[in-house]
Formats: sequence, C-alpha cells, structure tokens
Amino acid sequence: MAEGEPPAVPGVNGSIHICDFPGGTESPESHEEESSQSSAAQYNQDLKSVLVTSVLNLEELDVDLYRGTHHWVPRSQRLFGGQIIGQALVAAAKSVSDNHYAHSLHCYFVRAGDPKVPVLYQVDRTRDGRSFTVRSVKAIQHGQPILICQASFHMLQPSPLQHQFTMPVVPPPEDLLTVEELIRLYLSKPDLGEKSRQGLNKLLANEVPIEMKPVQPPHFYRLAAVEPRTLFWVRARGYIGEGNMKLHCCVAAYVSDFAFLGTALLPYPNYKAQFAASLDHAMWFHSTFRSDEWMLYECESPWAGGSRGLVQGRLWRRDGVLAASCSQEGVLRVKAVTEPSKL
Ligand SMILES: CC(C)(COP(=O)(O)OP(=O)(O)OC[C@H]1O[C@@H](n2cnc3c(N)ncnc32)[C@H](O)[C@@H]1OP(=O)(O)O)[C@@H](O)C(=O)NCCC(=O)NCCSC(=O)CCCCC(=O)O
Repeated sequence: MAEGEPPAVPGVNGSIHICDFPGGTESPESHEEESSQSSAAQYNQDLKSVLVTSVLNLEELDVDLYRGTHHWVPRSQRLFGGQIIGQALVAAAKSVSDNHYAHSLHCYFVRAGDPKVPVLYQVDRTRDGRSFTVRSVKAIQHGQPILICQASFHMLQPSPLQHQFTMPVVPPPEDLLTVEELIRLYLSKPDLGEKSRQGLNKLLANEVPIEMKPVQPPHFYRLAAVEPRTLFWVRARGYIGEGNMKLHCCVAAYVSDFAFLGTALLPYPNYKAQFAASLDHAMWFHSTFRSDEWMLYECESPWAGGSRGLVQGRLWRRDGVLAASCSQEGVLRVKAVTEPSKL
C-alpha cells in the first residue's frame, strides 16, 4: 500500500444446530427467545439502525414503484452496491406474502450509481407459485437501469435433507477490536507518515452503518502477500429487533457487499486497485438470523484473472448455523505500487 493510501478496511484481511429456513430442528421461536434476551443486554433500543430507518425505508411512489435514498457513499463516489441490492430486495419483498421468505437473489450492476440523485425501483411480479414467488427489480437512475435483480421467495417446506459446513473456529467478537479501534491504534504509532494519518482520519470520519471486527487485523507495516481468505465479525449498527426476517435478509444483502471484493487483492500487496467495482452479486439465505447481531463473514477468492476477481462468502450465526452464502465477480484494474510503505 503506498504512502498516503488509506488501508483497505482492515480485516478483510463446534457443535452445530442444523436449521432449514426459516424452521428446522431449531425453531425460529427458540432463536428469537434467545435473541431477545441477548439483545436487551447488548443494545440501547433507542439507537435504531439507520439502515432500517433510512436506507431500507423506501418511499412508495406508485404500485410496484419505489424510491430509495442514500446514506453512506464510498470514496469512489459511485453508489455502494450493497445499498442498491438491499433496496432492490426491499422493493421485491413488498408484494410477496408474509409466509414466503427470500431464499436467493441474483443481481448485475450494469452502470455506476450516481450519489447525487435517488434511485427508483421498478418491480415486475414475474411469478406467484404455490411454493415459490419470483420478482424482478430494475434499479433506475437518469432513465437507465443501474442494477437488474431477480429475487426468489420460498414458503417454509421442511425436509429430512439437512447439512452444512462447519463454522471456522475463531475468537469471539468480544475478544477483538473494531475497525475504528484498530485505526485509532495505528494513529497512535509515532512513525506514521502524515499522508497515512490523513487517510486513516478520513476512514474514521466515514459513517458506515456497519460494525466490523477483523479476526486477523493487518500488520501495521506493509502487508506481505497472503492467501485470498479473510474472516471478520460483522453486524448492522444500532437496534433492528427480531421478527421481520425479510428485513434482516435485506440488511444482510447490504452488509454482504462490504469489504468483499477486497479479498481478491490480498495476494497482491505490490498492486493497488485503480478501479474496483462489483459486476454481479448472488446470495442464498439458509436460516433465520439477526443482522444486528454479530455474524462471522468468511470470505475467499478462488480465482482472479483478466482484470476480474471472483469472491465467495459465508455468513455464519455465532452459534454455528450457516445463515447465508454469497458470490460476486468484480472488475479489478490495478497498478504496481512503487514505494513500499507503512499503513
Ligand atoms: C464500468 C462497468 C463495470 C463496465 O465497464 P466498461 O464497459 O468498461 O464501462 P465504460 O463506461 O466503458 O468504462 C468505465 C471506465 O473504465 C475505463 N475502462 C474501460 N475499459 C478499460 C480498459 N480495458 N482498461 C482501462 N480502463 C478501462 C473507461 O475509460 C472508464 O473510465 P472513466 O472514463 O475514467 O470513467 C460498468 O458496468 C459499471 O460501472 N457497473 C457498475 C459497477 C458498480 O457500480 N458496482 C457497484 C459498486 S462497487 C461496490 O459497491 C463495492 C464497494 C465496496 C466498498 C468497500 O468494500 O469498501
């Protein structure tokens, strides 16, 4: 990483309950009961998540037509992909009955989003079946699509087929530092260069509505090439509460795009991204979860080439249940870093 370049958001570098979505060997109710006890202790419930009160709170303009506004905008000054996916899923879910739950979505980012204007979401009720309901959503700005999204919803259908991978063993979030705490630690280093200090202060001023705790924080000094695999705890800031599983899926969709594509850059510390943007994003929801509770995001990049990188991720509930899986391909145009430096 070159001097003056703020680090990529740090960090992106047991016994299992198996559970269908939303029911299974463990009922949603039992999880909710457990959650309500922990949430009462963990949260000031007045601190509502801005994701829910603002970003995902779409304005209804007409039948199947919604308008969404922005909260956090990345330094690239193009709209955050996770926000557009989360809002598209909110729009899709509006016309789906309460007993159908999002189980997957597939999106293409076809144009950069403009942070100066709101986004319109136009929903097409593609199909209403007995078990599955499908919606197609077009996110539009300046009269042109910026995202095309297909989302599918499924009614609860219990099955004897149930398996999942085992969650990686990592320290609990209580034993780890948040990204902000890590940045403050880096800022306290006496030999930090002025440009790096400015970059880190800019990162601190970012009002990202997500909290993250990297499992393996990057070293203060220049990173060595590492395997394209990262683990971090993540949750939405503020209180959302239990009960609305569709909403938790929309928040998870927002969260899942954050610091995801950076995984593909980990083996290349001698290159920096000149242009990085997600091209597509897919998600599968497997189990009930609370997006305002810590979840482990396990990210890996099985391939990069031809100025593109593929990343895959798993979102784990802290009790070891696999909540969701994600895949994304992004464009990665890089240039060589000439001078080695510290963060
Ligand atoms: C740009 C997309 C991906 C399509 O690309 P392209 O067809 O090349 O679009 P153009 O509009 O023709 O060019 C855009 C830009 O790229 C330059 N360009 C094009 N080809 C090349 C090339 N072969 N070599 C070098 N440069 C090239 C071209 O000159 C233009 O540059 P400019 O003139 O300076 O603008 C397009 O599909 C697109 O933008 N899609 C949307 C992608 C997107 O917005 N995704 C979501 C946001 S990304 C995200 O959210 C991740 C954030 C993570 C936050 C975090 O983790 O911190």
